[in-house]
Amino acid sequence: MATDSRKIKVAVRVRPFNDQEKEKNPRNIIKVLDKSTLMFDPDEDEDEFFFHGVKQTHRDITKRVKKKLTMEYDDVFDNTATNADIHEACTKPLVQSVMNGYNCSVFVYGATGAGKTHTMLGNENCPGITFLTMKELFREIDALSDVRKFDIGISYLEVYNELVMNLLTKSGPLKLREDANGVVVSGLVLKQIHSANELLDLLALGNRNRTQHPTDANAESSRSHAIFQVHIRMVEKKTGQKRTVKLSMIDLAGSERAASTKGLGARFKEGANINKSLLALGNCINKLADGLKHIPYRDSNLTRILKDSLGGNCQTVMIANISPSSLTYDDTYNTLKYASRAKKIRTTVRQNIVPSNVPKEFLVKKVNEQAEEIERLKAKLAELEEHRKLNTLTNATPPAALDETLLNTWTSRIDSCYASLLQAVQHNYALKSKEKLLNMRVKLKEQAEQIARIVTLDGSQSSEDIAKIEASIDRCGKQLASQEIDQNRWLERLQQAQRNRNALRHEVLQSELSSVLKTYMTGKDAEIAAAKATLWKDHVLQIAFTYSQENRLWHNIMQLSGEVIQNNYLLLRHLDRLDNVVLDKLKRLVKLNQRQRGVTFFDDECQQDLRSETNITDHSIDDIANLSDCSDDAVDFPPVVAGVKRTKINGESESETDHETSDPVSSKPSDAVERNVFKKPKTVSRGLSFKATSAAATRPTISRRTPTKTTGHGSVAKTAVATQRLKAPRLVVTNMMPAPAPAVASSSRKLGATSHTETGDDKSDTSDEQIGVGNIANSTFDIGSGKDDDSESLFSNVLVESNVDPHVLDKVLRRASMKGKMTLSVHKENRKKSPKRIGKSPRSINRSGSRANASATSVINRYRMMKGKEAAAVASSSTVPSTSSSSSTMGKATRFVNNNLENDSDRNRHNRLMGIKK
Ligand SMILES: Nc1ncnc2c1ncn2[C@@H]1O[C@H](COP(=O)(O)OP(=O)(O)OP(=O)(O)O)[C@@H](O)[C@H]1O
Repeated sequence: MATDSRKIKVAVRVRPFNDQEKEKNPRNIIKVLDKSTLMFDPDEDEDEFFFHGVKQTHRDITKRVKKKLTMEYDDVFDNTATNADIHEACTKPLVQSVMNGYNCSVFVYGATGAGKTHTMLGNENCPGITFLTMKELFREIDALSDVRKFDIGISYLEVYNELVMNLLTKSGPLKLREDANGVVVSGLVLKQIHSANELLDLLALGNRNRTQHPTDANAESSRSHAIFQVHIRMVEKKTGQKRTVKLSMIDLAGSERAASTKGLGARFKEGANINKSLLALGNCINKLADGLKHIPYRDSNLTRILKDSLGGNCQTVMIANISPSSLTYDDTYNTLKYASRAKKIRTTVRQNIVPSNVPKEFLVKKVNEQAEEIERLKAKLAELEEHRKLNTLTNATPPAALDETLLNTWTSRIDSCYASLLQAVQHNYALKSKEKLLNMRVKLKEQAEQIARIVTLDGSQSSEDIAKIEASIDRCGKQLASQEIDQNRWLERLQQAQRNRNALRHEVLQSELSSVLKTYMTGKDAEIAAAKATLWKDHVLQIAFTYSQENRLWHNIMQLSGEVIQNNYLLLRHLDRLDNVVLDKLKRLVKLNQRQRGVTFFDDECQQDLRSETNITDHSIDDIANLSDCSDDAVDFPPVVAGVKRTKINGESESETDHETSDPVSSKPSDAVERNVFKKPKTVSRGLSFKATSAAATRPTISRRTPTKTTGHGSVAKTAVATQRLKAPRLVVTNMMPAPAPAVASSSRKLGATSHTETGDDKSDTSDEQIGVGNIANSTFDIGSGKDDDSESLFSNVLVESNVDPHVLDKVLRRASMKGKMTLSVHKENRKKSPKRIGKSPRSINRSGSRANASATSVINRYRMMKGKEAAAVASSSTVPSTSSSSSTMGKATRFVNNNLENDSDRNRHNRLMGIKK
């Protein structure tokens, strides 16, 4: 930073005589010798001295000797000088110094009326140096505006009676304080300006606010020190270098002697304070001139404010205004002496460049970082350029940048749409599942009702059971009706959700993110499909469980029916009352049972006969299991189970695939009838039934078979085949009801041992197992062909002797009317292996149900026939003791019957049923 030690520039301006002075014809005490020199109190012009009319050669001794002091200053302006001349010589150079960053001060000094204000402010015809300097300043600012940025603020203060006032706001007094930057006026706010005119307006405003009072010397005497300051902040646009400078224009109050003003009272006090501050100023100037270190700036507020201008970092110009009149001889002399003293003051000036406090290391680091950033950006640019070229070569459309916000908006919409769809799907499936399960229960109950109507003895028991079944069916119907509103509501919501999804899909295809969103929606579709699959699986499991319970019930009915049938067969044969019709039915029953045994697949050819014979189909099961007909939503997704026929709500049949559409089976008229079976009934239809068709041949189905009995020579080959088929896990149904009384079993063994040795013990053992054990393999319907010794017959393992056990008969009747309580249990070793079989059991149930119908009808017919014969036999042999070992067949039968009765109650009931009278 450049520093320079310079003296204060002192200029003396001599004003012309004013009118008042001219009237008094004073002597001119100032003689301007040249531009920098004047002579104070020069000799007067050589006026000739005459004494008594004679010119004298010696001076008039009555007159004072002239000082004829020659004084030299930086600039001396005579009375012809104008303000412009003053500006050009004194302040214009200061403007350049200001622009170079130096603080500058101009203050005018002089006695009252010496022309200070005239020099500083001037008038309209002759603007003062302040105006001219400011104009020059703004001219320089405009010239440098391309390279620098300027901020300009001004302040205008006055020190009156030692009080600092703000002339621009007419406020104060303000306090002075000192900091590192020098003396600061507390609370002073700079007024920012942008042009010279603004500055002059503010200057005029301040002047109007300045304290002025007329004195003898000056009608408009300024009675205060006025300090006009321009604060300029300059910023180099290229380098960012900052400079703050201050230009001070100070118009001091008159430095006249108090006596000369002839002031009194307030004016005297003004004068005293003015002189005090000027005295302090004089002292400071003297000490500064003498080079003393301690300068008494604090003696007055004026010197405090001018401290920087006098002895600090400032280029200062002092313009001493003097009057040439001898009337102000002393004031002029004092002014000149002050000016001469001020000339000796040296100030040290330096450029006010704001130093940068940023460490060099920081700057180096910053530069390095920026260099690295430039390199990184260059590499990135090159990479992008390479991409662009590559895309141009491959004609590939550059992938659109993913707009995260847009993507999130889309995914939120899709999520919301699919959440609604999933909810609707779940409700629809649940309601549809419930509807179908209820319909299934209704059908099962109606089958039970049919059996109950058939299997009855006197009708009273049956009507009570039928009423219960009908009540249960009615409850199911009410449940179906009650959920109809819910189903319709959720169906509408499902359809709306599907429409929304389709509309959204269309929007997605039109969007700029279509490729991403299509994939996203496909995933959502898969979620819906998975949810449907889960719902469908749960539905099928419920069906399977219901059928498994039904199946177990029928097995028990069949078990007891088999025992009754066999006993009745033996009895009829014993009575020789068998006819061909009954025998054919029994044989058919046996044949049906044989087909049931073992495990076989649906496409097994041996099943074809059975299928055609029983007219059984799984088509009705398919309809029950199928849930996809609750909406047309399946159009958008692949079918969950191949081959599952879907039924629309409006009743139109629709296949999942084209292949299925061409399926002639599905287009059968009977299909529509069958679908109607599962529609919600307004009132429960009594005509519901498992209608059998021959469809569903395309789906492999596992049916359950039990092993063929191994007794009898002719069954060895069949046993081998059956054993091979039994590699699959077996489901063993156990009747948890109490086993028949041991007495019955023992009597059977006894009967076999005593009456039919050809049957062997194994047959008796088998007979033992048949009773009380629910293994369907053991609950046989093997009935002899009518020839006991026919070992080649399929019916070789016939129990020749038997009777009609009232226990067994009663159980058949009860269980057929749905009174029996059954429990399903699966052997541990089969639990993990056989669950799938549970779901496939309904076919077996249908078959067993048909057989049960046949057997029950046969039992009843045989019973009624037997009752008539027994009545006749009893009547003819009434004299034969019941305990005798008569050789007659009838007597044997009667004895066996009675021997099997445990107590009187049973015996009486048996006799009543058999028509035997005591
Ligand atoms: N150089 C000049 N040329 C013509 N007239 C002048 C000049 N200097 C001063 N005058 C006139 O003299 C009178 C007094 O001048 P001015 O008011 O400037 O004195 P001053 O020093 O400011 O007095 P005070 O200290 O009392 O304010 C004014 O009328 C002014 O016009």
